[in-house]
Amino acid sequence: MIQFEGVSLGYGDRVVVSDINMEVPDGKTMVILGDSGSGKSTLLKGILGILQPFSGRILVDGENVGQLDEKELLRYRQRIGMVFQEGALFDSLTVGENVGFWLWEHTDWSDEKIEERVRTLLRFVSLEQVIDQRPDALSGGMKRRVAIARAMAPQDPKVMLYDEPTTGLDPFTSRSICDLVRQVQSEFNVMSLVVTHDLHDAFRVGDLFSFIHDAKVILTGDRETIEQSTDPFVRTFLST
Ligand SMILES: Nc1ncnc2c1ncn2[C@@H]1O[C@H](COP(=O)(O)OP(=O)(O)OP(=O)(O)O)[C@@H](O)[C@H]1O
Repeated sequence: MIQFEGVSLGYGDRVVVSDINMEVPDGKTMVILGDSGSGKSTLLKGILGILQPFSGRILVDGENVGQLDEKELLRYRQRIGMVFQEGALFDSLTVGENVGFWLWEHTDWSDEKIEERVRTLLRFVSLEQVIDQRPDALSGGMKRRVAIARAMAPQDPKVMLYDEPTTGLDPFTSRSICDLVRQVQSEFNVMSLVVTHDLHDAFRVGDLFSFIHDAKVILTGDRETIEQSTDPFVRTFLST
């Protein structure tokens, strides 16, 4: 389970989100919705341990992320797959090198073993055939698939974090990426957090939904809870 207990996060002395309380149960996907700049990506940085909470605790499987030292963080992050906005692939590396990058940097695995892992992951995202291509030869949807494969490279993930996985994609491709997010969830029984602006995609991937507004979580619940909410911000969001 991922638990936020009274968490405040921000940069320097600026608080971006405060007193956040929410839980993502095992094997479930939580979608974070809110205005641009409301602090959705900041929550992901808290889970990754990139940002230390000003107050409160973030627990992942009972482990307090804010208390991990450098070495423990490295171990912890191997179980967290992060898919950055736009995929954030290295353009100078091939697809295979992108997916295997972490393994080359952090393990003493042989090239053969790394290639086998890379091929397994690319097969999972249906892209083994582009292993030797460079990212600039790929479509937007293919880049997101590669980014998802790369995020799973260190080991089968326990947690997946997706920052705007479908932004800039056409509806058909967005749908296929949402289906892949679901496939990762069911194959590995991961807990996932998905940040998105797109309500359509949110309902396609999510089991639970959290709305962030004015630095707070104003509503968390399943689809029915969200659709029945009378909160003015949620109503406006649903009607746009
Ligand atoms: N590294 C940083 N240093 C200082 N301020 C930051 C940093 N990253 C983000 N911020 C600020 O924190 C606030 C929240 O940013 P964040 O990226 O979490 O929002 P978001 O809800 O994910 O936005 P978007 O939907 O536009 O991606 C913004 O005002 C942003 O300018």
